[in-house]
Amino acid sequence: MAAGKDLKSILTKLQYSDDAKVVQQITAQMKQVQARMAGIKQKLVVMSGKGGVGKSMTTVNLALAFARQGAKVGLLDVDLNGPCVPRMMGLHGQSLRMTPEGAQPPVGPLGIKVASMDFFLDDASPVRWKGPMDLSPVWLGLMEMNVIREFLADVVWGELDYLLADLPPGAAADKPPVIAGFIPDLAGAIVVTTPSEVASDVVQKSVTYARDMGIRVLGIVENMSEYRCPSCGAENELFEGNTEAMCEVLDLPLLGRVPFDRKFAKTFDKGQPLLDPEYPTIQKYQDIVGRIQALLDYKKVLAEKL
Ligand SMILES: Nc1ncnc2c1ncn2[C@@H]1O[C@H](COP(=O)(O)OP(=O)(O)OP(=O)(O)O)[C@@H](O)[C@H]1O
Repeated sequence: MAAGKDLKSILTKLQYSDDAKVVQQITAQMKQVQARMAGIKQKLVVMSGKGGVGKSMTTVNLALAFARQGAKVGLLDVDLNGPCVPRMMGLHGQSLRMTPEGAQPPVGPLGIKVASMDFFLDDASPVRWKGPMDLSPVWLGLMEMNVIREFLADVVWGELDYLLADLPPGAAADKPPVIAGFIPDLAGAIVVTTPSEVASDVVQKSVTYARDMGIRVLGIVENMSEYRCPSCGAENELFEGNTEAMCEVLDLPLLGRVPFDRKFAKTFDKGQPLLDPEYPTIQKYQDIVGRIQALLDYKKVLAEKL
């Protein structure tokens, strides 16, 4: 992919002619991804069961919270059909810089490096399969996985304390964990949900799939817990749903609760990320990051003792 930066040039490189070639190609891609990510201390993925629960909003704000603590941070947006991290970070329209060493990500607020599938998509048109429709799901799945691996194999991150990856929503609950599996030495996964989603079993399925794949789920972030009134700052309940009970069943910590905050939607959706460290909703993300760090440190201490 280093030679070209458009989706078509990635696709023409992919071969499906025989099994041996496919395995060879995947092994080479995975080795390359490992080399590219060797300078990253902690790699985290952010997943959700359904779409639209605020997974990207959470990923972006966790990245900003880590960076606010002085960490070197990278943000990876791995969604072919709805990449929105660049827009939220005020980087829409920017691109990876192609160099002989690989693709260099642009730098956003607080020095965060951002790599997104959005940088390969020309306009708002979705990625479509133009062959027989009955083959569409199979081919799209195959193509998506391969494009993502190829993309990961080319981005130059350099030295980072944290990389946060925003995974596509789990239309099939196994998709995010499979993509998470492309990232070597993953420190853990954070699952985002809303109280209204808790009633469905989509979140539980995603957690189970992730665990089956050996991914350590660090905890749950409940988004849109309450509604924060923009004029008086009062917080009121928005949906019914018991995230705490679900966390207990899944034996996971509730990392934090974030209110629905209109100021957040207005600023981030317009590409003007809110950065005020004193702002109450931003402080909620700082607390969540503190809990994630404690969990990661605990894991390190345990590993050192064993
Ligand atoms: N806490 C919040 N307060 C206000 N608006 C929010 C909050 N969280 C998310 N939103 C808004 O909800 C919409 C969906 O959020 P987001 O894109 O983060 O969801 P998502 O789970 O990543 O969706 P998908 O997986 O489908 O890409 C956006 O317009 C976003 O600004």
